[in-house]
Amino acid sequence: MHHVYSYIDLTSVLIGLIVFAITGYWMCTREKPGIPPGPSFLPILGNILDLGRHRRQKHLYFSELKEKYGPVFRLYLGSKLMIVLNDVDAVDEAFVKQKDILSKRPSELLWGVKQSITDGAGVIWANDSEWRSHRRMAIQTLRDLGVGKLAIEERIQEEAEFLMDTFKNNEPLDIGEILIKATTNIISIVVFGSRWEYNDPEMKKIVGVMESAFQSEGSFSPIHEFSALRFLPILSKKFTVLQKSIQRIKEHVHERVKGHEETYSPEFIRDFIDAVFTQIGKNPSDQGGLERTIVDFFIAGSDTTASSLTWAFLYVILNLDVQSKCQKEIDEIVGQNRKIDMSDRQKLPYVEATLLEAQRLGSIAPFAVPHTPLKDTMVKGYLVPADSLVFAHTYACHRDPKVWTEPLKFNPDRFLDQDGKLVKHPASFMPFSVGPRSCPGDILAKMELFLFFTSIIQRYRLSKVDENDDLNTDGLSGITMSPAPFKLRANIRQ
Ligand code: HEM
Repeated sequence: MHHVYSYIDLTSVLIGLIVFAITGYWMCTREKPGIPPGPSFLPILGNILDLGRHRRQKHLYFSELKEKYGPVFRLYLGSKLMIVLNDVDAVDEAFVKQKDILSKRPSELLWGVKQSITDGAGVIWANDSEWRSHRRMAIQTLRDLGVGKLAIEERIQEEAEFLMDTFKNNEPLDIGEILIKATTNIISIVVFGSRWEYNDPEMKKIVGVMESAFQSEGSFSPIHEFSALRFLPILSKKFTVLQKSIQRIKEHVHERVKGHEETYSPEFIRDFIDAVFTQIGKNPSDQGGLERTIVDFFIAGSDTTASSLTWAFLYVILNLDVQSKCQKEIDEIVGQNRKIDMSDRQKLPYVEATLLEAQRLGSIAPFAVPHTPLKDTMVKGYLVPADSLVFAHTYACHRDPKVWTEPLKFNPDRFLDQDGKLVKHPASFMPFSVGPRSCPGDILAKMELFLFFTSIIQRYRLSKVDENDDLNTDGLSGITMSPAPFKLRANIRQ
C-alpha cells in the first residue's frame, strides 16, 4: 500500500509541475487581443536575446521586422511591451494626432532611468508640470540668448577655426573624434559662456561619458528589466564608471551655476545660466531643474550633432561629385576667403540639400527617445496599451520606398526642384522627431551643421585616406547611430 501512495504522490507532483509550467508559459506568452504583430518571444526574457544578438545593428534588425510585420510591430524587453512605429502615418497618428496621450516618457518603466532621476529630471526624462516648465525654460532661454542669432553664430565660426587648427594637411584624420569636442564646446559656450581646450582633462572626461553613454543600448538594455545584472562583473565596472562620470558632470554643472550666482549682472547676460537667472531669478527655487536641464543639453546636444556631421563628411568623401558641387556653390556665392555666415544659408541650396540628405541616410536617432501612452490607445488599428514603450523608428521612415525613390542612394537632388531651389521636404523626414516632444535644440543643431560643414569644405578638399578604402555606411546603433570609425584626408584647397 505504502508503495502505491508514493507512486500516486510522485505522479501528482509531476502532473502538478507540468500544469504549473504550461500555465506559467501561457501566462507569460498570453497577449492582450489587438496588440501589433511581432516575432515569437520567450517567457520571462521576451526578445532580450534577439535584441542582444543585434546589439549595434538594431536598425537593420528592426527594418527586417518591418518588412515582415508591417508599419507597427511589437517586441518584449523581458515582460515590457515595446511598440515600434515604422512609417510616417504611424508616427504622426501617435505623436501628433494623439499628442495629449502620447507625449509622456516611460521614465518609471526603465530601471536605469529611474535611478538617474531620483532627485528630479531635466527635460528629456521629465513628465507633467516638471517637463512643461523645464522645456519652456529651455526653449525660451535659448531664444532670448540669441540662438539663431549673431552671438552664437560667431562662437560657432570661432570653434570651426579651433577645429581646423587640429587638421594636419593630408594626414589621416579621425574627424568624428574632433567633432564631438567641437560640439561639446558649443553646448559649453551656450550654457557656461566658455569653452575647453581640446586636451583639457575635464573635456576628455565629459566627452568620454558621452561616447560610452551613446554607444550603450539605452532603453533596450536588459538592465531596465533585470537590474541585478549590474552586479555581473563585466557590467558592474562599466555601470559604476558611467554612474561616477555622470555624477562628476552633475557636480561640475553645480559648481558652474554657483560661480555664476556670484558674478551675475542683469545688464550683461553671458550665457544660458544668466538668461535663466534673468527669467526666474537668481537662486531660483528650482535650481536643480536648471542644473539637470544643462546636463540634458550636454547629453542631447553634443553627440547627436557630431554624429550628424560625421555622416555628412563620410558621404561627401564617398560622393566626390557632391562635394565638388557644394564647393562650387560656396565659391560662387561666398568665395574662398570670406567667413560663411547664416545669412548665406538660403543662397546655398545645394549645400543645404546635402546636409538634409546626410541627416536622412544617417538617421542619427534611429529610434528617437521612447514615449509611453497615458492610457490604452490605438495606432493604425492596433492596441497600444498604457505602460508600453513606443518608439518612432526614424531610420525606417527615412528609407521608406513609398516616400523616397531609390531610398538607399545618396542624392541631395531629391530635396531640390528643377530650378535647384529647396522643396518642402516630405513629412517622412523627421531627424528631430515630431510632436510636443520633438527636439527643442533643432535650431542650434542646424546652425552647427551648416557652419561647421561649410567652414571645413570651403577650405579643405576631403577624401578617403586610400582610394581603395571600402568605407561602410551600415552604421552602428546605440542610443544614437554613427558610422563605423573611419579616417579621411583633408587637403587645403588651391
Ligand atoms: C543634429 C542634432 C540633433 C538631433 C538629430 C536631435 C534629435 C532629437 C530627437 C530625435 C529627440 C527625441 C524626440 C522625441 O522624443 O520624440 C530629441 C530630444 C531632445 N533634444 Fe535633440 N537633437 C539634436 C540636437 C540637440 C541639441 C543641440 C540640443 C540642445 C541644445 C538638444 C536637446 C534636446 C532635448 C532637451 C530633448 C528632449 C526633449 C523633450 O523630451 O521634451 N538636441 N532630439
